[in-house]
Amino acid sequence: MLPIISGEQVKHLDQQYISAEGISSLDLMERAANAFVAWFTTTINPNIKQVYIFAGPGNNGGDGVAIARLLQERYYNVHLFYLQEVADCSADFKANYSRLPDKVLVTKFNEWNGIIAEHSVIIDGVFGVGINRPIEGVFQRLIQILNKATALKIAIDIPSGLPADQIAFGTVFRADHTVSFQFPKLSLLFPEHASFIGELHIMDIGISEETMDAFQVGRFYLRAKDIPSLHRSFHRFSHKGDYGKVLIIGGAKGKTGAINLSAHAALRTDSGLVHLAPYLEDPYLIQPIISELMLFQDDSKQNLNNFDAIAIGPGWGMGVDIAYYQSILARFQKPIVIDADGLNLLAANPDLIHKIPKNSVLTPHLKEFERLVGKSKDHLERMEKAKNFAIANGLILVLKGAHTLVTLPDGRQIFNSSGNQYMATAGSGDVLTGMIASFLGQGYSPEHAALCGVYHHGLAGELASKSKWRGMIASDIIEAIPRTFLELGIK
Ligand SMILES: NC(=O)C1=CN([C@@H]2O[C@H](COP(=O)(O)OP(=O)(O)OC[C@H]3O[C@@H](n4cnc5c(N)ncnc54)[C@H](OP(=O)(O)O)[C@@H]3O)[C@@H](O)[C@H]2O)[C@@H](O)CC1
Ligand SMILES: Nc1ncnc2c1ncn2[C@@H]1O[C@H](COP(=O)(O)OP(=O)(O)O)[C@@H](O)[C@H]1O
Ligand SMILES: [K+]
Repeated sequence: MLPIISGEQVKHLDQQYISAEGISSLDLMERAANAFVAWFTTTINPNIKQVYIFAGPGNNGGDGVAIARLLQERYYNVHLFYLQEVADCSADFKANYSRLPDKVLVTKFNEWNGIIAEHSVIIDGVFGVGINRPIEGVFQRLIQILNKATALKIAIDIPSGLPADQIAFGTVFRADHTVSFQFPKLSLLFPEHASFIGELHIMDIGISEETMDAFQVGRFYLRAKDIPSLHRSFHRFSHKGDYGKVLIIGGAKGKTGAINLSAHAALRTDSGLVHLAPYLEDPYLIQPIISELMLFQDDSKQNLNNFDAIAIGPGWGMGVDIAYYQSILARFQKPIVIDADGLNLLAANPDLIHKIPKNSVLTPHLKEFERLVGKSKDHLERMEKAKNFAIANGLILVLKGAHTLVTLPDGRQIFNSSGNQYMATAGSGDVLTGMIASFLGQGYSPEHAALCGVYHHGLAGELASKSKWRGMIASDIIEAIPRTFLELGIK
């Protein structure tokens, strides 16, 4: 998994990598600029009239100057603005400045008339991870002007003004796209910053995970390439039993749809056998959504140990008898998945938390998490609370949202990269619950079940949204689950 190192560590990363690989910092800047231009030329409408690039005094500005040259070489009309006397800029900025072709129009910012032509693009290379104080004066004026412009706005590495690891303070560039190098800076993953970042793109510039691992940050970014090695392999002689027997408990009157979604998702994730236990006097009154599902009448005395995995909570309601909840925890000693009202009931009965089998997977969204541990002033504090909760209780916490955060009982925190906004639809969390339970039932470790569940779920959302777009519903995510295995090359 890709480590997410701090802005401060980036400087050392450069030095470490540069000395280990025998390349110069200028070479690394050239790679970054090339990666940006490769993204730009394949993503941005080529019919733009003008590219405006704004370059600050440090290496983020240096990237901007290198990008100006590379775009001009690809026949774009480029107008570069610099903010500080070139003599006072970083060494790599100066080196790139001296390589600028004549065809790039260059203007000092305070001599600019402030006009931005229609159908143009703004590239922000004012500050990167080296920002160390709030933006003022000429820099603030510039960002304010750019934020008012209607042109498409792209940030190099990080929107200027956004600190790499903290919550934003003061003026920040509002990008439509952020093209970040090598790994996402931590602050690019915070919900508070959505309106500054726009769409996030991570471009590899060839620094190895081993080089980054040396920093031991304990925070990681989960990508497609991490997933295949987490999967179990099955063979031609595998039988239904190998794929696991899963039970989904929840679904009070009027809310049985939730367990149906979880159970259907578990089947599509390859579970061998899936049972539903609705919280109804007579569970046989409901009809499972698909005929492959089976009903199970649970009471506090049934033996649950025939199941390989259990998930509790979707649609359960708050009227559940706590003695029954306790009986589930007493009758099944393997890690379980707890979602929705299973979590809300824990928040209302905190003593139950100590009875949950270790390494169980809890999947709260932000509100459910708040009910469990109280309010957080921002995502940084929330991350800290997630870490404390997971360590103190020996549980895996899947904090759902954009860039779902998985916190392991040893405190490691992993941000998911898959998924999109179209997944914010009723029942998509129930789908995730069923997927994680399915992997658990197939014999995956709880850690691998949580990571595979989260990644495949996000990817299924991406695939389904290609045809359903804003109209996507949770069942579409379920139908796309099989394609996620194909996409990732998993047999
Ligand atoms: N590592 C990598 O993977 C790669 C990194 N690369 C790139 O390097 C970027 C980091 O560059 P960086 O370290 O030079 O910092 P950067 O953000 O340009 O700013 C520092 C300058 O700004 C100044 N300054 C700060 N705050 C200020 C304020 N509020 N108001 C005014 N001035 C302020 C500060 O001045 P000082 O504090 O000395 O007064 C200094 O001059 C990184 O984001 C990426 O784009 C790629 O090229 C290659 C691969
Ligand atoms: N903007 C987003 N980007 C990526 N994933 C998202 C986004 N919004 C929601 N999701 C995912 O959709 C699911 C929603 O779950 P949840 O809030 O429990 O919904 P519900 O209760 O309706 O099932 C979570 O897995 C979450 O990570
Ligand atoms: K920037």
